[in-house]
Amino acid sequence: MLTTWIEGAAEEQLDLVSRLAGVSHVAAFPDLHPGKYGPVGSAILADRIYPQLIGNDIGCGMSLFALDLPARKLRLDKAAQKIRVLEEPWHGDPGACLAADGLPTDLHPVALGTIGGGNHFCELQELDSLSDDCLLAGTDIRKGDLMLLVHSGSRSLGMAVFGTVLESFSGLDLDSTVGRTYLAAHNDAVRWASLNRRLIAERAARALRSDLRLVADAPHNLIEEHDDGLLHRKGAAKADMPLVPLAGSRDALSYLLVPKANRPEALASLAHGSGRKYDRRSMAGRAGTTRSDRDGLIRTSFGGHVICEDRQLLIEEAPNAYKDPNQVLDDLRTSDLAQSVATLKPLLTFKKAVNRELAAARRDKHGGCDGADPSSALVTLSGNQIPEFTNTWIGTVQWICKSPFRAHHRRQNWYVGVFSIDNSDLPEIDLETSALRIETFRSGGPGGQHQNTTDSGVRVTHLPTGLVAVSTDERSQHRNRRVALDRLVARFILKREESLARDRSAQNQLHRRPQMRLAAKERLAYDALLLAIASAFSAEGLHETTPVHCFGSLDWEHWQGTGLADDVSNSLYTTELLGPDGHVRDNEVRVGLLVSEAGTDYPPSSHAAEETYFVIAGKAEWVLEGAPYGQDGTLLDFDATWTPAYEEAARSEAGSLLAAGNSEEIAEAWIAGGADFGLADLTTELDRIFVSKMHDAAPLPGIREAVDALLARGFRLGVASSDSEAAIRAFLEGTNLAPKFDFVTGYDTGHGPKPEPGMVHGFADAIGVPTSGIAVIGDNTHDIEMAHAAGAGLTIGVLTGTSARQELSPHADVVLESAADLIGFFP
Ligand SMILES: Nc1nc2c(ncn2[C@@H]2O[C@H](COP(=O)(O)O)[C@@H](O)[C@H]2O)c(=O)[nH]1
Ligand SMILES: [Mn+2]
Repeated sequence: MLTTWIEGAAEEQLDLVSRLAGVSHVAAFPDLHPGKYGPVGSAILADRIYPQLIGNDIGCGMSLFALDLPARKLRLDKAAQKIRVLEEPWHGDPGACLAADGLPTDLHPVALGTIGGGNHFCELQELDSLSDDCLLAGTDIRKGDLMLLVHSGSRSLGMAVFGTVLESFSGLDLDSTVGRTYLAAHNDAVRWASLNRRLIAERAARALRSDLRLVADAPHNLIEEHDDGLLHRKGAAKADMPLVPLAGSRDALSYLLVPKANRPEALASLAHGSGRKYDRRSMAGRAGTTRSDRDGLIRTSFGGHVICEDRQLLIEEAPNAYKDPNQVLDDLRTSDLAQSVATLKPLLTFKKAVNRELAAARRDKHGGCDGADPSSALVTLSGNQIPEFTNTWIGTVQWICKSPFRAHHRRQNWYVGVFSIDNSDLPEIDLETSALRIETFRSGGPGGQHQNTTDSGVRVTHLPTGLVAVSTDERSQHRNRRVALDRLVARFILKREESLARDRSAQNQLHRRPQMRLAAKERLAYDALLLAIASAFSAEGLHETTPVHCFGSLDWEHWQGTGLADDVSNSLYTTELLGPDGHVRDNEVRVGLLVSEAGTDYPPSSHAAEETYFVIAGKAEWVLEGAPYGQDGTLLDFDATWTPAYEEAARSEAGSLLAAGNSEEIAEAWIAGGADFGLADLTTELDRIFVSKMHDAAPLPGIREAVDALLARGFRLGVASSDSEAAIRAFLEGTNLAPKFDFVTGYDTGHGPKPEPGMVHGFADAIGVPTSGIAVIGDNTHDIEMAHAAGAGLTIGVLTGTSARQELSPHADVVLESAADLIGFFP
């Protein structure tokens, strides 16, 4: 007996379908709901083809992939930006992908790799629980793994195929030309849709810098030829496979099911989702009716994010449009159709591509790229003097250029990590064993005369890891096999080296080409000076200026195009602070910084004083009317000028890294900005400085009283901070507050960084309460996001840090002036 509510109109549709000519059997699942031509959530066996029962989204399905990135390492806010790569068209090689999947190389390449609209989505999920490890043996998935669930179909290809048989309401004979033609095109669309889901997942995984493995691929809109007839599945998952995903909604758990094969009347099918409770049109008054409700459409109760610029779609696809997936699952279980082996928690749901220009503008703003640029490349060198050559490149190379991938980006400095791999140190891969699946497919070699005439393309899959390499470069299958195997080895090496490189980054030396030998302190000083100049010009009203905070991101470039010899221009670095091309816009003057390497000789030149130079750091020799004289950097008193400028910069939006970042993140940013340190050294040094300052730090007024009052009311207290644990303890001990706190966690304690939920979970575990019993008090959105991600019961923003009320109030339940006001808040 089903407990899930089924709409009467769906039952009527089911009844009508069961009475169609040639229909011998129908099965319906608890996600059943009315569709355009027939009920969604049903499987129908007939002796002829009914294209309407499938509709235009032929091959739509759910594919689940495991990422090799644990959830605890995920920065949700960063991932949310990265996954927006799916807003863009895919720039891969459709011909090679289609050919590798045995499809014609020109089969609808245009929409490949994209999700489409409706309720199609790509969702980043966390494997929340696993109920039966034995049933998952071989999948190598574990609790805490990140997964991608992709729901998409054959896009406009399916529409075109359906368009050819739109009027065939009485069914098509399988032996007729039109029937055979439709079924062949339909089968291609089903394979195309499955490939498309894989490409979408690969794009998302690549943006997140992870590899991925397919766990389950279950189409739910398709026709299959079976011995006893043509099996039509409409919104019913193909279940004659080991694992089938059951989608919930963006604000509910999804499940991974193991189908049971003992109910033949289920027609080897299963529910594929929770099914609609309300149709799209009737959602208008049911979601997004108030402002806070609308804001809530892009957040989930799991602390997840929804990325979808289409407000209408957000409402039509609101979680309350769907039935309760848990109830659907219960019905499947009690009907002995399937068993759930894993629950999947939604973290990030990406829906529907948006306006391309908007997407491009946002991508440039966030410095993102479209995913088409290679993240790594393996170059094989042969010949003499290889060590001499490689030694000049190994390290971090600064590349000064306009990026071809970020056409609108002002930045001219890009960094590439270069390391060498010794050929004699290849990973152990046994290329001769059954660990490899080698498939051939039709493909022409270069030149194209032999296009599609021989099975010359080769696809090699390394079964234990799922790594794949393809070659269609050569005309001969034999040579393509060699190339594909070489590429497979290269993929192994890259995978291994990428993870080694992460470990190595601690010791990484920074080489740059050309080298910019500015100490970190000076570089920061220049950036702070920019802010000072910007505010001075604005305050004086000298010019119409538009200050832009750009802490740590000045674009330094060589002074080129001025007729200077290369060696001179290569030892000069300039950045325009104020001017037509500056960070602060002004059309009348240019103010910039010029740094010259020690010993640079600038050729004699003279002109009227439309340019004036002041030496602000270091020492310069000038020639005035033939007589040399020295000038020190005495124009500005370094400490008096820059220390207040640093302070102001640190308090401004530009200083949010200092306020919310941990020592490692600050060190990373400074190294990227030119600090000549190893990551580990700079992090240790910053920790040392911060701890030393903490001994003398004083609590805010009223904090001691608030702490005592909260303790008296039975609260237990903890500190979760992006400082190091040692710095927090130094502060608590220095202020005699230490005995009052049951728990202390810093960025280095092992609970992960903010806004990940680990710190709140750690506190909840330490004091033995659920996270819903925890109130998080924080001074920036990272704190509040962490609280949401952990499912904390209450979030309280305070204004004593770097964030203003308008930044905190959209996220926090309450905003107080200071934590001292907690006394009044918890009377
Ligand atoms: N995990 C998510 N599941 C979702 C989301 N939106 C819808 N759904 C589920 O997917 C199926 C798809 O149904 P179909 O008939 O269009 O194939 C639906 O029944 C819902 O249960 C989401 O954002 N995340
Ligand atoms: Mn679907």
